[in-house]
Amino acid sequence: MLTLNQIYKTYNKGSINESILFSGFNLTVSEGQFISIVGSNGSGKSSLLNIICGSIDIDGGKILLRNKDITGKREHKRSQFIGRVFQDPAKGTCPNMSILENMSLADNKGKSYGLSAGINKKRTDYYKSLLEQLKLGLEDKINVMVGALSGGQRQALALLTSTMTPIDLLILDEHTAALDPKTSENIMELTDRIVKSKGITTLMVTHNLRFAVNYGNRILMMHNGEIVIDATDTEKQKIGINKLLEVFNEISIECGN
Ligand SMILES: Nc1ncnc2c1ncn2[C@@H]1O[C@H](COP(=O)(O)OP(=O)(O)OP(=O)(O)O)[C@@H](O)[C@H]1O
Repeated sequence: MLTLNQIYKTYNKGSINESILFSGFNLTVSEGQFISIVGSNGSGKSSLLNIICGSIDIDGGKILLRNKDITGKREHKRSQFIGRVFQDPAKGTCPNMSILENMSLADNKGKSYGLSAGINKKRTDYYKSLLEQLKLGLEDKINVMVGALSGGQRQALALLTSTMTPIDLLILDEHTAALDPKTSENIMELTDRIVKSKGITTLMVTHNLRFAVNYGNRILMMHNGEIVIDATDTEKQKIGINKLLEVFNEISIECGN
């Protein structure tokens, strides 16, 4: 459903700081796959997500999503069918708007009319029913400004808003990394529930090897712009955290981390 074909990306081309990251990078993702992506610092994980979302340009190659060539599509166009949750809880939602307004905005994504158009009683009840599923009591705070919520509550809301309209792909960019261990665990469980219940094809970058092994049905380990481990669900259970950690340590030492 997602194909990255012969991707080339060099940062600061032609300058003294030129850095070649991807040289003919390929990746094929099947419908419904939930992929964990791990790797050393600077291995290209964020760049890969940015390339898929259109946040950075590529020098060569093609990106196909559901057999459509999206290579030339701008980021805001792709955001209509690619949901994204960032590491920073402040990024995925609007702090100066209420929970209700944030949900209405997400609900009307890509539509031309204003955000208040969709907020009637029936829609509000629907948003409340979605919030109830988070089990955080946010359904009783719909008029609270999102900036006043905790990081975990904001990430839960970001997960909800990014998946409330039909999307082709969900991108999770270290979305639990800024949270305390317990909240991060809760958000990971919530993520798993949402992804499984909707069957959304998902790419999750994480530094948490346990999450990478325990969640999702495929794991990729990246190093220097290449995939060094690509394991399916059963393979990754066999490999286990210890082996992954061993490989991870080897590549991290190699790049001086
Ligand atoms: N905007 C940029 N300009 C120049 N170089 C960049 C830029 N963004 C990333 N890079 C370089 O590309 C390489 C890959 O970076 P990237 O952020 O994609 O890695 P990462 O695997 O996400 O790392 P981390 O785990 O530290 O977040 C690094 O060498 C980085 O310095």
